[in-house]
Amino acid sequence: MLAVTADARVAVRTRALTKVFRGFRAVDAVDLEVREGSVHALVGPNGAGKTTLFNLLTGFLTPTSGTILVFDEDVTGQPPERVARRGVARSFQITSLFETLTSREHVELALQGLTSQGFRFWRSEKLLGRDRARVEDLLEQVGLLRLADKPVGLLAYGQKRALELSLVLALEPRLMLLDEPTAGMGIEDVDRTIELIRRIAAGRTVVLVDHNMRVVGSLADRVTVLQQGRILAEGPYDEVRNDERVITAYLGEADHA
Ligand SMILES: Nc1ncnc2c1ncn2[C@@H]1O[C@H](COP(=O)(O)OP(=O)(O)OP(=O)(O)O)[C@@H](O)[C@H]1O
Repeated sequence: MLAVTADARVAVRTRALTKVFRGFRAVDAVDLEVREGSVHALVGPNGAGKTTLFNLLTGFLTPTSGTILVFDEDVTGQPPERVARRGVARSFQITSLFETLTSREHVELALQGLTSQGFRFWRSEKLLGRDRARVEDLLEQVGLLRLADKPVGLLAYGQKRALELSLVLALEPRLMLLDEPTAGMGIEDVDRTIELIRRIAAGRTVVLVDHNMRVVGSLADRVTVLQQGRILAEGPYDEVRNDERVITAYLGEADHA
């Protein structure tokens, strides 16, 4: 995390961003500002519109109206691959790994996907050596180097989620969007993942959705609370969590659980 100053550059800015599904406003006139170098959390009760907002920011959904600027460039309506070229990478809520491939093979595939040629059959030894070092560096960063050659199906759940983070990192993103990176984890894995995200967030901007308030409180410089598609509150974690409206929104969710 970098120190965030008032004049920090803006990584993401949305204006009146709206997504309507058959008359239902899942994201409703959202003005979001994510400062460059910050970790910015999106929280809110189930169905608040967090994932829809993620999908809009990354081009997986087209907004009904409003605009999205990423690093000062208007990416509104652009497809995911164009948004990705602006240095944006995301993780998904659901794990999407191949059980029979190893971690090493996953990272190799992610790196190959980065080159314009896609898969390359003829490669110099020097290039192969450099790629191997990069693969191992990525696996080391997420603590999986010693398990590099194990089929993913044999890894523990927390290790699979760490591998997914390495696949996001392989894209060398300036902006990383992490959708519930600790979902389904036990306390130890959550703590490890907090440390991991802290490390990989250095020098980048991170937008994070997580229901675990310990994760949000440990990592986020700023928090935006969504409710019914709208921004309910925004600010540093300690301010937001004591906000009466936020407490009421969460209590309301507990009532309906
Ligand atoms: N493709 C879709 N078609 C119709 N409605 C949708 C679609 N995607 C999401 N919604 C609705 O939009 C609302 C917001 O959903 P979204 O998944 O963005 O919420 P969320 O805040 O991410 O929730 P959760 O915390 O449960 O993941 C929900 O009411 C959902 O049912």
